Amino acid sequence: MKQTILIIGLGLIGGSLALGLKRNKDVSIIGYDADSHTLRTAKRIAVIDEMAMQIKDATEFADIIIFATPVNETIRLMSEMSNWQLKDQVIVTDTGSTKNEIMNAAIQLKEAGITFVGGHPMAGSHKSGVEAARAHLFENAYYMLTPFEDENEEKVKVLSDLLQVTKAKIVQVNAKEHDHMTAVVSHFPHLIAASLVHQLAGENKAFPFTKQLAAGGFRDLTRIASSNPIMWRDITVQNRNELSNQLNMWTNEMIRLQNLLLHADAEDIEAYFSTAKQVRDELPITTQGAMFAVYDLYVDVPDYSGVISEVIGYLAKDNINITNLRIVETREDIFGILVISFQTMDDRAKAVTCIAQNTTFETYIS
Ligand SMILES: NC(=O)C1=CN([C@@H]2O[C@H](COP(=O)(O)OP(=O)(O)OC[C@H]3O[C@@H](n4cnc5c(N)ncnc54)[C@H](O)[C@@H]3O)[C@@H](O)[C@H]2O)C=CC1
Ligand SMILES: O=C(O)C(=O)Cc1ccc(O)cc1
Repeated sequence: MKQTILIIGLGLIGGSLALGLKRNKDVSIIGYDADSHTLRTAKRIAVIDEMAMQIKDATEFADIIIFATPVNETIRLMSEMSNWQLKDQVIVTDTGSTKNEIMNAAIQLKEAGITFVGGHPMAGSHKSGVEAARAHLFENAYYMLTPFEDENEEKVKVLSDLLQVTKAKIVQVNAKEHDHMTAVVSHFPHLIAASLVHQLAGENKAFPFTKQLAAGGFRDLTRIASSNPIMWRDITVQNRNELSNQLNMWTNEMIRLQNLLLHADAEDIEAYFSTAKQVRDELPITTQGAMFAVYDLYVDVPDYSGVISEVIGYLAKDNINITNLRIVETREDIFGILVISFQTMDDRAKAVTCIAQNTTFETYIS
């Protein structure tokens, strides 16, 4: 039987889920977004099957409702659900980056007999908006579900079965533990990225040339600082306590580093970097999900006209798809570094071979 899914919030994640879920021909997607331009775009580019002009127009038809809105907005909308007309068997879920406060808000829904299973796909990007949505965004990425401990397993299974088509790895975790772990690997790094950019902005006032020097390393470390500030405002507010704990640990680590810097000998400093390198090198291979910037290839191109189309031409001839292209200027007197993004690691490896066969340009992966 055809399932009707209502997705509320049609940005990067809501749009990508819509596209991913549509691989299953037995689902029909109704979309709603508070921004009417986004809503119309989602329909025009066939991210959704139908538009709801208001949420209340669609809730009575939905077997599954997915909130893909910034997390504070999700909580606000959840508090309005008692006024919505819902199917008896409806399953409600979300995609928010935080889970504890959302599951606390879901207690009210549970008391009203509405099934809510928290969700969080660990894939995304610094990009936002429906135009950035991709059907394959969640492939091989962890997709965490945070059902209440006593939740009806059948309902959780219905939701996991539905999500299987996205090819995500679905796992169940406790909401509080979720917020602790994501603080470590996602939310706190975001604060560090933003703070590094602030530090550069400050330094740049006295030394305006500094910004020009911000090359690969700085860009890699701070890419996520380009994400949607509203989304990160909400995440930070909801995960304040875990973030504050992470900040205390970071401050202690910085004090340890300062001691090392001022008092340690060169060998101990090397050991500090060696240990970090070992742990970093042993991280599991990045999943395809968070891939927009992962499969970047840097090409050191000389300064002559037509060089970019030349490189792209070689790739096209070998049928290697590219998803993005940009120039990073590292020095004023050279043309710069061409950064080409690929959808898969395999495409990038093929591009390395292709460029080596056709040019003398150096390529490297950050
Ligand atoms: N961007 C990422 O990489 C990831 C984000 N998430 C979570 O997914 C959720 C959505 O994030 P994105 O899609 O990246 O954000 P986005 O900014 O691309 O999209 C959010 C959409 O929600 C809409 N919206 C805001 N308030 C609304 C309301 N009251 N009713 C209907 N629509 C409303 C906005 O107009 C926008 O189109 C957030 O909770 C975020 O924490 C989860 C995993 C990854
Ligand atoms: O851009 C990146 O690398 C990300 O890490 C994206 C991301 C942002 C928020 C999440 O809750 C999960 C993933």
